[in-house]
Amino acid sequence: MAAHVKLSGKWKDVKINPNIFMGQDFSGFVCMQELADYDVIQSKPVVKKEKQIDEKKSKHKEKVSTKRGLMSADVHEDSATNQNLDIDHPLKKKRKTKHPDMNIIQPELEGKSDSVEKHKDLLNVSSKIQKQASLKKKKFKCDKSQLTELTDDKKKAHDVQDMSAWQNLFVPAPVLTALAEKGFTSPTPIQALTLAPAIRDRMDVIGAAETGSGKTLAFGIPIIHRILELKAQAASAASLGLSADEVTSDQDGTSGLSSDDNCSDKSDTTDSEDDASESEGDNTESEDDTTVSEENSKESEENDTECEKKPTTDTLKPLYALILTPTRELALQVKDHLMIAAKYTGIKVITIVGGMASQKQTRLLRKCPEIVVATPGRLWELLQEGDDHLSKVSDISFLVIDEADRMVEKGHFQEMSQLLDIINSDQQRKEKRQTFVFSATLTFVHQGPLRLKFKKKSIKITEKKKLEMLMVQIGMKPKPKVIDLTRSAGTAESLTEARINTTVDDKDIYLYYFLYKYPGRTLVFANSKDCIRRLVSIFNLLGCCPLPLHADMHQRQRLKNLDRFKSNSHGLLLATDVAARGLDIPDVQHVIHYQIPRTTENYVHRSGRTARASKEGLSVMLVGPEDLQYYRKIMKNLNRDEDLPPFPVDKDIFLGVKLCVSLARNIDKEEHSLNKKKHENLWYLRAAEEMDIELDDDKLLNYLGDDWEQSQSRQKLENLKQHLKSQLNLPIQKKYSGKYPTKSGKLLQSSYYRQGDAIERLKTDSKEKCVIQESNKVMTKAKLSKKKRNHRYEHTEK
Ligand SMILES: Nc1ncnc2c1ncn2[C@@H]1O[C@H](COP(=O)(O)OP(=O)(O)OP(=O)(O)O)[C@@H](O)[C@H]1O
Repeated sequence: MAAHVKLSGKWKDVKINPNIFMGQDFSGFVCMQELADYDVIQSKPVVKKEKQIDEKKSKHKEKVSTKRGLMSADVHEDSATNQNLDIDHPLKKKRKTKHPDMNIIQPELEGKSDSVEKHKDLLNVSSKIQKQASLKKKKFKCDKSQLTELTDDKKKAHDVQDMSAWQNLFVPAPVLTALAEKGFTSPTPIQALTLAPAIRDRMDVIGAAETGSGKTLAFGIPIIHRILELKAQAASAASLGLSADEVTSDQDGTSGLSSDDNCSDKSDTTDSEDDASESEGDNTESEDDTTVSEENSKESEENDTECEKKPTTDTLKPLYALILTPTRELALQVKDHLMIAAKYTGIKVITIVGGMASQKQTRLLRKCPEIVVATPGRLWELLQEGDDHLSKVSDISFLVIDEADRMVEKGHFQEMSQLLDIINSDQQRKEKRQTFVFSATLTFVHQGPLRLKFKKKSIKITEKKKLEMLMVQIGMKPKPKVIDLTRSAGTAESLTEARINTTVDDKDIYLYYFLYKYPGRTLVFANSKDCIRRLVSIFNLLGCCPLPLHADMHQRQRLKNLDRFKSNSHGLLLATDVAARGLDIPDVQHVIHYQIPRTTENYVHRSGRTARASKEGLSVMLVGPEDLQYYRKIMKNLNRDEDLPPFPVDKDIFLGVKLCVSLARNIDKEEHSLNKKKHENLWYLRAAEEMDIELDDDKLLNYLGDDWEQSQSRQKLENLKQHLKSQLNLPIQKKYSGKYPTKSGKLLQSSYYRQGDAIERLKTDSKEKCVIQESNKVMTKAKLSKKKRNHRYEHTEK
């Protein structure tokens, strides 16, 4: 507290609306208190106080801008001399792409003389934006000096980061600040190769790189860069006295925008944009049910008030970018990633996805966000309803199709081709637009089913043909930049893969064994919702607290489960392929394919939920007899000459957990059949009631027994549960000791059962196997030479 203020009252907590912090750099800020009663011993003029703060700030800004100035000077120099990234990039030298003929459709990069000017503009914009942000901060009635200190500290921390690896990639200064804050000190390979052609040369980009390699920012940063540029141009045109219409049509060709901005609510509807085989139910969710939707509701609250104010100029604001993703969760995640990068730019990003109240989304759209991330179903719906902001989709400056191979799959998204028709309807705008198409399996070409191979008219799809088809479908410009960093193995480099051969019946036991022995955040994939439901029930009984995720669940619950999974380092998520693509859940250690995916692409994407951002991860396939053909197909399509290594299983523990699993399965079976019978009876009773028919108990569809029989079966179920509980409480040695003798006949040391690292265990096992193989070889060699010697000896004796 300042020395000239004498305290005569008490500090009181100040209630603040958390929305005021949105988009502001206040992390580290703990609480706000006010002191209403105090005596001033020696008053200082307020102007002087503010002057001091301003001086402090300007000194800091000088420091920051000198540093940034140096960096951007480097950028200019390099862009002027036009270092051709495609040829000279060290990453390219180190890493040979799988497709050397890719250059056929890659034009040479040309330096652009105006790049220096553009970047000067950008720096101006960034400093303007920072000024605006600091002005905004002043609006809050709080201890300004305290806040300045906090933000200054943070900025100092950013300046300490060495961000030189981003040089020459044209990353705008405010984005660089946000990246530094996030600790992203260098670009990932796909980012390093995409940014220059996308930003400097404004090329369309087709990008393929392994899962978890940072593709989101590879398209996100160029979009943010260009939006800042367009906004700067608009601002300078406005300062020259041009009208808003002239400005927008000058810069982006946006025109004919309706200013009808009424606040009428639109009804919520169902959608089915996710995995094609899964139809989804919609829900009417409350605003603050999950952390993710909480964020949405915060946005919408803010927008409610905004909406009442109805800023008419907002409706004239262009929609700059549209990003389409196959799932709702992915759309929300892409929005989050972009918001992190755009933190200091003032650019707004919103999501338009199914399963969430469309009224809120309509309200958010009224704020005219620069970027919309959407799933096709809901986007189409709101477009059909005539949303003003969305009606600008044919004027967008950027179109991104994330997970593009999935998005344009035949018959997958009905709305996709209609959407593309509208987006591409204006030929002039289409030519000006920049399009990004990304996926980990974009350039992935493999043989179709054998029966198609021998069909007369079957066309052999090459990688080039696949991309050309994609370009036509999406409406890309003729010569896009194609960046393919995928390995021929398909999966991420840091991924360890293994298999467990099993019978269908034993899959549950192997899964429980794995979860028991290797706790850690684990994502289990199955092919159907029914399978997920059964597994959830069994693993709940086994005390594993599984979280389901499939397309039949309410969106609210889906997001809740995802959040819970993210926050539990030992979490277990049981999911269908709705979670296979794009989800960036931090530190998933294991992916288990309880059922083998039907396509190789799905295997790559499912496995890609672990081993992200160069971290290690393990993928294990449980291969039953019915899975064998799919397993072989995946191995063939991924050019694997050898089978995946078998995951080592300690038979003793396996036997120890077997009893628990079979008890849980029995309980589940009993409960399931009882519930099914009850459900059928209820349905029958209701139908009878509707027809005014009275039914006796013995006339129901399923006879559940008399009262005594029913209490007996309840008791039986209860006993089974008690038995399972006592088994689960036993240490693993005791579970099998006596009943299941070990191979050696000895009771093994407890350390043997220590829960541990699955990848380490697999590696040790393969090393041990190598050593055994080597020693076997040596022994056979020794035996052979001994035999030879004996033979020679016998020969000479003769
Ligand atoms: N330059 C960077 N430095 C460090 N981490 C980064 C960088 N860029 C992105 N990341 C992080 O890498 C992770 C993966 O990024 P992202 O989700 O964009 O991958 P992706 O390639 O789109 O994966 P998928 O193919 O599965 O969709 C994210 O957690 C992201 O925050």
